[in-house]
Amino acid sequence: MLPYLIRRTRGLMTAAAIASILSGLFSVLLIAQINTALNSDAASRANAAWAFAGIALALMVCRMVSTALFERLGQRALAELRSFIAQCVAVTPFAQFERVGSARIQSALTEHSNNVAVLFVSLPVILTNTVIVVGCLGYLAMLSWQVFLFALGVIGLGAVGYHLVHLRAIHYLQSASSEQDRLFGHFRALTDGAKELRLHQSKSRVFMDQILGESVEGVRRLRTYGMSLFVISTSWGQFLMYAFIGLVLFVLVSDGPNQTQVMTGFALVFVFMVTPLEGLLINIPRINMARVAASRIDDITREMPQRQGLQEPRETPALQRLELRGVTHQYYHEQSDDFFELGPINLSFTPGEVVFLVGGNGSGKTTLAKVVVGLYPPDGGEVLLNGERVEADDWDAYRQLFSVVFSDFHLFERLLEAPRDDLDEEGNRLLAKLHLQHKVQVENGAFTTQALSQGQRKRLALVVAYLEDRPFLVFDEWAADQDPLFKEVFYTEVLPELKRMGKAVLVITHDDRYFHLADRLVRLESGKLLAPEQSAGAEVEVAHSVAT
Ligand SMILES: Nc1ncnc2c1ncn2[C@@H]1O[C@H](COP(=O)(O)OP(=O)(O)OP(=O)(O)O)[C@@H](O)[C@H]1O
Repeated sequence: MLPYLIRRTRGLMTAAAIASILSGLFSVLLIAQINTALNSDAASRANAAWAFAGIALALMVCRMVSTALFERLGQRALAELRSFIAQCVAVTPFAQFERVGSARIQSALTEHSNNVAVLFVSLPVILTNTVIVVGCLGYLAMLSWQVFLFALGVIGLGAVGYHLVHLRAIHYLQSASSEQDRLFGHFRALTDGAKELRLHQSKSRVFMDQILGESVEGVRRLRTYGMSLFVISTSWGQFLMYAFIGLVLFVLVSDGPNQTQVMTGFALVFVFMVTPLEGLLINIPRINMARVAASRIDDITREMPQRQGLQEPRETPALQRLELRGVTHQYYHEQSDDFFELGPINLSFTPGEVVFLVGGNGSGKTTLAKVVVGLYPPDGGEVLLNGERVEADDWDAYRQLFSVVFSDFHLFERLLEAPRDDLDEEGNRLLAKLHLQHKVQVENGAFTTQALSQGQRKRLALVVAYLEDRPFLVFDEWAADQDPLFKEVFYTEVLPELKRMGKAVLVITHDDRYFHLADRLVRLESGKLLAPEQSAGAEVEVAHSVAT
């Protein structure tokens, strides 16, 4: 992920890095200039003053440029990351999307992306300070090569300790990131389950204390361990630095003719070096945080196809016949280590036909609908569109045949279907047909409100499906939330109208009062389609039990 970001921002990154390195160089020049001024006579001091002013000015400009550019880079990186992850999510096959899980995706889009962006705020500090420290060491080497070698030894010792502690710290930070992905799932439960939590005090307590609480605590504990280790390594680095300064000033510098001059030079360089060194020690952990976050994003995006952008829309052929031949789909349940198997399914649909799909809870109706509309390409068997097998590359185009109102449907703020001139007019006509004209309107391609009851929102979803004007419509228990009046409107007006319009319609339903209105009724039981005569028999049984 980091190499990708660096590649995408190469130009800006190079400019920002050059500005940072220059500001480091000017800082070192400045200190050399101060030291020269301290040891020069009054005559040469005038020239030194001009040089000093020039360097100070250049330093200010470089710092300003580098900080501004890196700030820009940070925002750009954040935007790039979010678009990249969102693009991956948008093109991921639905089954794969379900496996990755929305909590991990949310976490990647928010916290992990922010942590990666922080890297760009730390980079100028790290680059500038590295140049200052290296420059100061070079200056030290000019003042005394023995002190320079000694400094290298101390830095080596510090680096080994620092590195060992860092490895451990990163381990904790990675564990904290995994726990945080789970925490985002719990945050979702906190908002989605708001009603249930308020109704059950004990459930709420267990959730808050044991599930959410422990996860929050887990992230806190692991992050604290990780960051404490960073603090320990930073303090160790600072201690070594002061020990080094002490040893050089009080032990190594021998009595000599110009000892005061040498001591002043050392003291100046050391004092000047302390802040950049501290800056380095503080900012290096941020790089590690960013690396951990980037590797989490990598893990998530690797589970998804990394195609850039949605496919160009292909022409979808007119629907003449759709056939499922020996189609199967399997869900694996990790916790119980078992499978739910749908199929083999043999089923066909033609335009102008209304098919009812019925069956008990968990029999696989929604799963079959997802297979029919191409959200789950079949694990086995084949789907034939107008007699031609749908191949791997065809699924995107194939899915464009369908408008679906799932039982857990989502209504987008705007009506996102292809712009049509009469969108508002047609939308309002349909709203009136569904008796919603006094509650909501379509204005500028969007519903004026979505603050409606679940049944009313489902009617809006029906309006959207109508407006999409696709050849195949699927309704997953659409009528379940509707009052008797609208059930009646749905089964006796909407479905016949869709039939007259030549649409193929698949209706998942439990409303046995209306079963007789189907052109064909198919029944699922434990993932298998019952033979038509068994199905018909079952209907007689249902009718009988209703009658008695
Ligand atoms: N995303 C999923 N991951 C794993 N298993 C799933 C998933 N969705 C459904 N299942 C399993 O598949 C089986 C069929 O579920 P499905 O939702 O298709 O049934 P259904 O007939 O539509 O039920 P209902 O009438 O209750 O809506 C269930 O037993 C369930 O355990």
